[in-house]
Parts: sequence; structure tokens; C-alpha cells
Amino acid sequence: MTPDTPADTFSFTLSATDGAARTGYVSTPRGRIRTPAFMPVGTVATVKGLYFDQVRAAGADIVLGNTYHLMLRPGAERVAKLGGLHTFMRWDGPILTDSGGFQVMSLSSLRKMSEQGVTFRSHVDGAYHEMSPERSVEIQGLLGADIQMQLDECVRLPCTDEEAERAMRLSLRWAERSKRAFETQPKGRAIFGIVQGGAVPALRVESARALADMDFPGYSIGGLAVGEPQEVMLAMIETVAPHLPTNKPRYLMGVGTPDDLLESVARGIDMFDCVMPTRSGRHALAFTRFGRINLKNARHAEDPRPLDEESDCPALRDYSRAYLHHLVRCEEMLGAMLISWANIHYYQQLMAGARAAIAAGRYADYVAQTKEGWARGDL
Ligand SMILES: Nc1ccc2nc(N)nc(O)c2c1
Repeated sequence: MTPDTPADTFSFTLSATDGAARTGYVSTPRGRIRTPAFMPVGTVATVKGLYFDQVRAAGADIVLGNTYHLMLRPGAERVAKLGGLHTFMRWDGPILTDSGGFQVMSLSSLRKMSEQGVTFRSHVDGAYHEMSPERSVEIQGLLGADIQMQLDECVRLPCTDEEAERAMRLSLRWAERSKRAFETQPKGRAIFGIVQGGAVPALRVESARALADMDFPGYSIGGLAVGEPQEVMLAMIETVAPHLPTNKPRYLMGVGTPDDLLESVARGIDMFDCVMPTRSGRHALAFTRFGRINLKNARHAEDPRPLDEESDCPALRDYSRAYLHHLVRCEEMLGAMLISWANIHYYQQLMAGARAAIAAGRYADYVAQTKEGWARGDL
């Protein structure tokens, strides 16, 4: 905590812009989040395969937790009894939690959506659960999340305009209820409204404007990274960004590949989360300055080079591709752990470079040079 930020406030400071790209920081009672920021996903209170000191050393200022998973196991009340999520998983930086609706729709069975909320059966043990905007905020409060999400309904794309409109309007009504329920939480925490509207520009604008009128401390763009082509996702960001307050953070949910991040930052996004770095790490796929390297490929069997000898991350700098390939072939857990570590570090390094480039007014060059590196490959 820097001395100039009071302990109990949430705020966003813009330091520089370069076109629509922005750099700055979010201040929370648990520390600052440098933006643009990539937030490693810690779904069930762990960033899969990494120790949190590696997550911190990689440059992450904030990690994600998931209401849906944690309410099922170990239970929100139990986490609260054990001192909250920060104590439970031994991460003392800011934590952002998703509200659970998206995960219910993608993971649970026998779910029913109504005005009141969503009822569903757990994918873990089939137990019956109810999730309303109020209960979601209560759970996120029990977990102790510094940044919380409204409960929303995310439609898969493609969908009909009617379906997108229905879910967008329901999400707006739930935004009001979530924000009201959030008022009882300790100062310094924040709740974000989530823009919905499918791939329909008019619905996206209506959602963004209505949420801006509700004066949230931050705004998420949801309903993307749900199967649409990148150009549709980027078009929706371009549609929404001008209608969100410039002095509040913008968080693009569930995104994405390194290319998605660079292109979305160029259009005004400040925060990202995605399972891509760790999920790919478990599938032997490394993201590097030279593009993607699939360590399953036999071409690496005798390659003594590390993934990136110039990196300051041990996983990228100290282990030969031959060794990583060997671990992957033997299905050894260290293979997934090292490649996940490398990927988390690469994503943080990509964002650190973006922040510096925006501050120096050379973001377009940074994007071009980064993509040239990916195209050149690992010669
Ligand atoms: N692609 C995603 C990922 C996570 C989401 N979470 C919520 N609450 N809403 C969405 O629309 C999401 C979309």
C-alpha cells in the first residue's frame, strides 16, 4: 500500500493514453493493479499448477476466484469461517470474483432461470442450489472479494436478437439489485456492472448507457469470448467503449489469446482474465515471444534451448525444450506446472510491455513488433 492511498478506498487513475489505449492503475485496500492488467484465474482458490509467490513474481497484481465453484466447494460460509479467501489461499493482493451466473450456465445441470435468479444442480454432487443477485453478492462478500461482479445472464453466440435483448434487460434489472445488495459491504470494495447485448450494437449501447447511469465503480464487458469470431468481439468493444465512463476501469471477461489482449487494449480495455495460460500449460502449449510452441511435438526431443533464454522467468529460461518435451511425453505433472508458469509469466510480460508502450506513446509499434516476433517463430 503506497502512503498516498487511504486504506479503505477503491479508485482508478489514468496515467496516459495512446489512441484508445490507456494505462494507469486501480487502487484497492489490498494494493494497486497496474493497467492494462491480466488477471490469472484461480477458480477454486488456486492458479492451477503455480504457487502464489510464482504468480506474484510473474508480475500479477490481482487474481480471480469463482463464486460458483467456491460456493459448491468448500462453501462460502466455510471460507468466511476460515478467515476469507485471501487467508485461505494465502494471497494478500486484490481478488476479483465472478458472480457465478456464467459458470452456472456453462457447468451445471438442470438449471432454471427466472426473474428471481437461477436455480441449478451442482456439477460436483448434484445438490440443488439457488443463486439470486442478492445471494451472489452475499457469497462474494463472504469470500472477501475486493472487486465483485453483478449477477448477469450471458447468452452464447450466435443467438437471436430477441434472446440477446431478453438477457440484456434481465441483466440490467439484476445490476440494480446487485448494486443495492452490495451497499452493506465494507468500504473499499467495488462491484462492477456487466455490459451484455450479444452481437447487437444497439443492445450493447443501451446496456452500457444504462449501467453508466447507475454509476458503478467499474464496468465489465460480458457476453463475449463465447464462440464469436475475433472481429465480432473487437467490433463489440469498439461499440461499447465510447459509452462507458473514461474514468472507470473496463474489464473484458474471459479474454483471451495474446493477440486478443493486444487488440482489445488498443480499443480501450484495462483488465482481462482467461484460463488460456494455465489451461494451455496443461496441454503442453507454450506462449512465447516467438509465438506458440507445442511441446508435444517431436521436433523438440533433442532441442537443448530453453523456451526463451532472455527471460527472467526460470520456467522460460532454465529448462530445455527437450526436457519439457520429455515431461509432457511422460505426462509428468512438472511439465504442466513449468509450461503454466512460463505462460503466466509471458502474459504478465506482454501486459507490462503494453503499459510501457502506451506511456511512451508507441503502442502501435509495440503491437507490430510483438506480432513480428510471433510470426518469425522460434528459428
Ligand atoms: N466470456 C465470459 C467469461 C466470464 C463471464 N462472466 C460473467 N459474469 N458474465 C459473462 O458474460 C462472462 C463472459
